[in-house]
Amino acid sequence: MFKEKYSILVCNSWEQLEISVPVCSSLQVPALQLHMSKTAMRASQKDFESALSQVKRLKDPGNEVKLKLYALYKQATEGPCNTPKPGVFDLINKAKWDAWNALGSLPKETARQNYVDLVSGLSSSSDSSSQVKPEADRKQPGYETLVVTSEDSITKIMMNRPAKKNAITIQMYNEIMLALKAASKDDSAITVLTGNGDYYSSGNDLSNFTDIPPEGIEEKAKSSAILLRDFVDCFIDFPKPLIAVVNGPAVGISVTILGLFDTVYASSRATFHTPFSHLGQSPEGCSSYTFPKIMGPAKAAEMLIFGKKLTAAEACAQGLVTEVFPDSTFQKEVWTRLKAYSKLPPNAMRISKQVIRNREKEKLRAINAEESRALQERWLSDECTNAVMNFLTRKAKL
Ligand SMILES: CCCCC/C=C/CC(=O)SCCNC(=O)CCNC(=O)[C@H](O)C(C)(C)COP(=O)(O)OP(=O)(O)OC[C@H]1O[C@@H](n2cnc3c(N)ncnc32)[C@H](O)[C@@H]1OP(=O)(O)O
Repeated sequence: MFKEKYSILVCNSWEQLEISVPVCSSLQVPALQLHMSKTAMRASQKDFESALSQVKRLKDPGNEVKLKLYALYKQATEGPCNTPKPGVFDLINKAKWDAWNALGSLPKETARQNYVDLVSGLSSSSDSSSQVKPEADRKQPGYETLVVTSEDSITKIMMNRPAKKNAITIQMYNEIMLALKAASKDDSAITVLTGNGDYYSSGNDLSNFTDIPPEGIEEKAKSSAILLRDFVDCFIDFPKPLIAVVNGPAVGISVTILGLFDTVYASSRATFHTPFSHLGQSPEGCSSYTFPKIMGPAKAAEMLIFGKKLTAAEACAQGLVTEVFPDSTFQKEVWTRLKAYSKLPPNAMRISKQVIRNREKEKLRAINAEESRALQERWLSDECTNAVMNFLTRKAKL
């Protein structure tokens, strides 16, 4: 709905039409080139009055459309612009004056009809947008391991292998990179990564190591290190606010990359576990740098070297998690919060993120490359091979 002030003013004093975001003095209101058919010329006073009351029931159409409506209303009721031009610092009144003045000598009847047409167009688009489609229909095509949706200015990337605890396969690494690249260019304000089912993610799918190409194990380790580096770089470079909605336990790489997110919300059921030594491996996701920075070297060592599992409350106390919500209200509370944040000016949020993060980017890329090289060697070690075989033959779990 229009803001209260706006809907009242629609009927009464259009002089005071409120525009809720700053309007630049150079705002150009495009010349109105509304279609005028023979029928269009027949808008009666009754049609006009009905459009005036209809406008109050519409969703806020944005400042540009409000200005068009304002200008047409003034032209239809008073004729061509007849008031002195407001001063250059009177931004809102100047934008309104410009919009009205841009209509020149458009006849009152035509302005009235154009107003009716504009409101009718807005009503039909608002009717269709108010029908909420089920998530299955809103889901973006082209992903097999993810469900990607965009609405309310939020792109949600949901890992979708609940039966495998959202373990990340080679295909899922590639799809997450694709989804992040698309989200960086779409018109959403914020991007969310979450998991479907009881886990956020159990980390790298350990069967990724079983698919050895004819070139041999060294080649497998090399291509995996490249994939890992590219995957983590996508998080380092992501330009918009990136939020993790950690719906359940998180393991391995799904934990380490949290240090590259802007905000991490966790369910009280979530745990954070990086059992690298147990697996004969070493830290990735830039955690060798971000974790000591976030929680101090002693606490980071307990996690990254000794594999200490943190509860959500502990991870929050150490600064890895922004806020913990009770599991029973987790989804409701988090999405209400995120919907409110997504309405903030997107460019300001993007620039703020860049100001916070940009100076570290080169360093993070170098750290990522170094961690990936170390892992490339680790994957060829007996310690790692044995640990993976033990899991795959079900001799060991975390
Ligand atoms: C390109 C390469 C990049 C590499 C980057 C490196 C990253 C490092 C890491 O991420 S290290 C972390 C690796 N992850 C693990 O070690 C977790 C292994 N999984 C477990 O220990 C357990 O499955 C569990 C504790 C996560 C959950 O135990 P639970 O008993 O609740 O459930 P199940 O074990 O029965 O799991 C259900 C099915 O899911 C399969 N599965 C779960 N996690 C993984 C995984 N990481 N890799 C492969 N498969 C996984 C599990 O095997 C079950 O499958 P099944 O039903 O077919 O038996």
